[in-house]
Amino acid sequence: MDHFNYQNGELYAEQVPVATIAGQHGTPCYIYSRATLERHWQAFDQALGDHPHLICYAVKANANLAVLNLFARLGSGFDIVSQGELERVLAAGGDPAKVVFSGVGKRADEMRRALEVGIHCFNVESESELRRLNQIAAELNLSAPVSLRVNPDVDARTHPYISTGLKENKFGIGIDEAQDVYTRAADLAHITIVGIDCHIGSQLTETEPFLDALRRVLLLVDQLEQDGIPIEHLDLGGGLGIRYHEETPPEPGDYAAALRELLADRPQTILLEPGRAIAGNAGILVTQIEYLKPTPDKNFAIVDAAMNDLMRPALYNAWQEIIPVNTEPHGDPRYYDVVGPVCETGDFLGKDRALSVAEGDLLAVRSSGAYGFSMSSNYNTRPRAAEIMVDGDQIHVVRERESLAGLYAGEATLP
Ligand SMILES: Cc1ncc(COP(=O)(O)O)c(C=O)c1O
Ligand SMILES: N[C@@H](CCCC[NH3+])C(=O)O
Repeated sequence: MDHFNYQNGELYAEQVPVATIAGQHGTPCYIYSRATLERHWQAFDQALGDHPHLICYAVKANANLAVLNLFARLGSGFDIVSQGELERVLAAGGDPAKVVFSGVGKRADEMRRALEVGIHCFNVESESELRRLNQIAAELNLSAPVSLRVNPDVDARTHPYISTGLKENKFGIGIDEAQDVYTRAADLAHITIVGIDCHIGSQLTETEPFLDALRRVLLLVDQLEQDGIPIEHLDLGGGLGIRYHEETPPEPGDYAAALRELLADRPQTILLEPGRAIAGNAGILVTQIEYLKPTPDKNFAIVDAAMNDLMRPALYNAWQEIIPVNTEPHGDPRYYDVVGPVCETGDFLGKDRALSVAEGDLLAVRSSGAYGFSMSSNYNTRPRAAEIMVDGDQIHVVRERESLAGLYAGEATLP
């Protein structure tokens, strides 16, 4: 469920016609719904009910300050993977004490900053990282709160590029080695073990892989308890999928109920790191058709958004629904490849889409609120699109379209 719906054949974002926003702010642009974002965050929060928990929204999915600020106001935690994301959380009014820091390649300066602001936990992904963190915490005369991210070797049954919990993936510490690494971590003077962490992949559409991973994690928690290493929190990562096409992922409530059944009456606080399931269906990408190009083999609808704006189709061959902003038929219905102006054959937003459209029409790519703008680039020296947040009948520009001059600011020619 989202807040992008048709009224009398016109697509609306909450109470505002999408065409009005495109007219005022140009295309391509991202449009987010405040009500959808908040409702999805609350669905996770309520799903865990009275079990002690913290929802740590995965900043990478959509890192716009206005989005982060909405969640900060709801009391959210945040999952970050870089100092850049940490600075965004702080700038948006997020509480550093509710931040978990994931990622396989944390730099020394990133660790230092995170220690200084007092984050909740480092999700440590290797023994080298653990030793570096201990060293930096020693220099600051602090103790670093740590979870080890364990790799449970579970098949998430998702796209191979976004599967993270198989032993051949770069993520985490193999679950069979984790007990020994925890024992060595417990001996480090500037490390405080607080939890255990596991994230097996993204866009999961079944509950079973999450449960498989959790069963393995709970066995380890019991072993650690016996070794005298108590675990205060279980971070079960993110990864719950959304419906892009015909997928039928579990609702947050059903997913959380299944987790809670396995957890029974364990006392640990539960952390979740959802990204896509909160932001994905809270956003659309709006684009205008520049040209229709029929050829003997294919019909192309050439639009003003491209793979630099929305990378998922090019990167994962991902399918996202493309709908007209105005449903009144324009032109003969035909099958179109919806493509952008970038000089790559992989630059498409959708293939073989039945559309009845004319040049100048607006299209919306649904489910673009997560991994849309956040993965966009300036390839082909294209400015990144504006981001707009709709709140009821209000339109807020939460990031302006980049200026062309800004695209080469900071570059220099040789003297
Ligand atoms: C460590 C970690 N946490 C959370 C997420 C968020 O995942 P999703 O957007 O699938 O919920 C990711 C991305 O897959 C991740 O790598
Ligand atoms: N960027 C990916 C998901 C990556 C998840 C981050 N670990 C996507 O669009 O589906």
